[in-house]
Amino acid sequence: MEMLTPQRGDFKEAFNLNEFVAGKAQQPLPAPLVPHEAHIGTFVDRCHVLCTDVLRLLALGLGIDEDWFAARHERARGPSGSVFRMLYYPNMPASAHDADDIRAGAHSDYGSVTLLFQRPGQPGLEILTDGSWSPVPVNPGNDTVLPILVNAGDLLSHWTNGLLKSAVHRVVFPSGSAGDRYSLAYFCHPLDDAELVPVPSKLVAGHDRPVLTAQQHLEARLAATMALKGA
Ligand SMILES: O=C(O)CCC(=O)C(=O)O
Ligand SMILES: [Fe+2]
Repeated sequence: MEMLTPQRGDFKEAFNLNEFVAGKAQQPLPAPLVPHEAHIGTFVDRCHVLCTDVLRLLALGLGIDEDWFAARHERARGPSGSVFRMLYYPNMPASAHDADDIRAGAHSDYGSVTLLFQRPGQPGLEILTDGSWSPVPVNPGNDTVLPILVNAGDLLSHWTNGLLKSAVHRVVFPSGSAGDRYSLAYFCHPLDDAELVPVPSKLVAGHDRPVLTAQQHLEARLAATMALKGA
């Protein structure tokens, strides 16, 4: 969806689930997911709680009320653009793709924070730092419980006037035989009608960006991507 390499498609399949209401998906589910609806709903709920915990920590770091961001993400108070995505990148032998081909083109996510879940033995995610790409280790601590990657998104960057930077990332074919890759992403967004007013922190100086609602911000990002794709 956020593909920024429009000349080539990404070698991936993705299934997006919009917000659940009272534990129920608000869209038809593919048959294999139907028996797991309640389980997925619980998982998404937990992802959202974790994101609001992260947002509380960020608020503390910025010296503002702990709930300043979290209150604007309270799902009980209305709809939001939060999305849970399941990704599948099919196995491809190195001979079947060009050096330029990519599993997911370089992009940043649109929302406030994203949680990313990878599986052991399925590398490929890379993050752009100071102009160069670095692999994100799948299991850096060799733990039985895998780490969850937390990325700041474009909305949080806009909201903090660029203080928090949205992470530019991509998924490449690992060298040699790629194998299948499965990942999960939870894109957390504020309530649609949350106004992205200046964050009242001394660290967020001179917020001069237009005050959009979260929904307007998302629509602007989607429109920008569509324009790029159509280019
Ligand atoms: O598969 C991954 O690890 C990354 C997916 C991703 O960045 C996205 O869907 O926005
Ligand atoms: Fe992403």
